[in-house]
Amino acid sequence: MADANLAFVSLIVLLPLSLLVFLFLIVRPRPVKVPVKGRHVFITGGSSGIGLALAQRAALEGARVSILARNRDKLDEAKHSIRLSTGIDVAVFSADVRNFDAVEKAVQEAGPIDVLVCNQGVFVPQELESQGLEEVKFMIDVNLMGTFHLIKAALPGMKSRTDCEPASIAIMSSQAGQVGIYGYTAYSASKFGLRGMAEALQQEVIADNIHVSLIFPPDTETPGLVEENKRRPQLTSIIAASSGAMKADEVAKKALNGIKSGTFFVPCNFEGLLLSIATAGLSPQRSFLMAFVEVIAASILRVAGLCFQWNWYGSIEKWHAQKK
Ligand SMILES: NC(=O)C1=CN([C@@H]2O[C@H](COP(=O)(O)OP(=O)(O)OC[C@H]3O[C@@H](n4cnc5c(N)ncnc54)[C@H](OP(=O)(O)O)[C@@H]3O)[C@@H](O)[C@H]2O)C=CC1
Ligand SMILES: CCCCCCCCCCCCCCCC(=O)[C@@H](N)CO
Repeated sequence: MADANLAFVSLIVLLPLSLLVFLFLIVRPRPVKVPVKGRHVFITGGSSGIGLALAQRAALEGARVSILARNRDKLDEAKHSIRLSTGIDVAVFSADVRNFDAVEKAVQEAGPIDVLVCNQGVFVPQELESQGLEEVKFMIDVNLMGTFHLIKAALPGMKSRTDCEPASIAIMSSQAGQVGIYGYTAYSASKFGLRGMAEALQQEVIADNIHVSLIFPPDTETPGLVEENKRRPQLTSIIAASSGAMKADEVAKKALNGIKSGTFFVPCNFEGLLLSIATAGLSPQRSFLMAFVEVIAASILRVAGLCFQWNWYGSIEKWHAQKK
């Protein structure tokens, strides 16, 4: 009897406890806090949607904010609306992220960056078979190459900052950058690409006290989504609805908290949290508690993931059957 009790206690209590202690000792990189107050936060795509909401929040938290986008009028409008709601002035830069020289010029004019938020993004969903290659290239160029341009341009200044405080490079991905979704062949490819970039980059810049965050929003109510909805395949909407929709400001809040706490994977809603745990793979994890949850939940979330695939392939089958 006593033996059985002992075996029970060691299984239920000691095993998880030793796993916790083990994870506490080994998780790398170590946890970090990235302050934004009084620091220079540079946000691309800051004239609309999630980027605009982020600029507003960063300004309210006392950051010096710069925003970059292409359209001058939209930038001025954003500057005006941020001044109206917060009383604070942000600096605006007009450039296309596809043009490295223009990006470099804007970054130099703006001055050394503490928190770089690569948020610009374009999304034109369509079946690959009917989508033109110029649209495929457009998404890869703006979402993936544009982010390379920004980081290449900002890194020298970020590395030579003098305040010794932790700095951050935050990259706006999407839940469609964690799982492939119908209609998003090019978009998902551009966003999955950002993950590989972010994982490799974190190893490269850790010695410079620069911390990478990858943000994974679900559908978010923005001017971009309104445009997207005009031509979204029905199946894209059905599958994306598995994760519901958020308001831009809610996503901005999650994103800013993730950046400030140095979190590598930043999910934005409950489904996103499950998705991040299910797709953790070999990504860095700073929190030993989250690492513990990842280890314990891995197999059951694989089952949940397979159930989602069952449901999605069911919708696809039904849609084809109706078409006939
Ligand atoms: N809304 C959603 O459902 C979701 C969005 N995301 C991601 O969040 C990010 C922001 O999305 P959202 O707020 O909806 O987008 P919006 O379309 O509302 O805004 C996009 C912003 O990016 C700027 N931008 C676009 N192309 C370029 C370019 N070539 N160079 C510089 N700036 C550019 C736009 O300004 P301008 O056109 O003047 O250049 C604008 O400021 C994107 O990366 C998107 O992929 C992720 C998941 C869901
Ligand atoms: C194992 C547990 C799984 C949990 C649920 C998974 C649900 C996945 C849904 C993915 C939705 C993707 C929306 C992309 C939105 C976007 O990026 C566009 N609007 C363009 O901006």
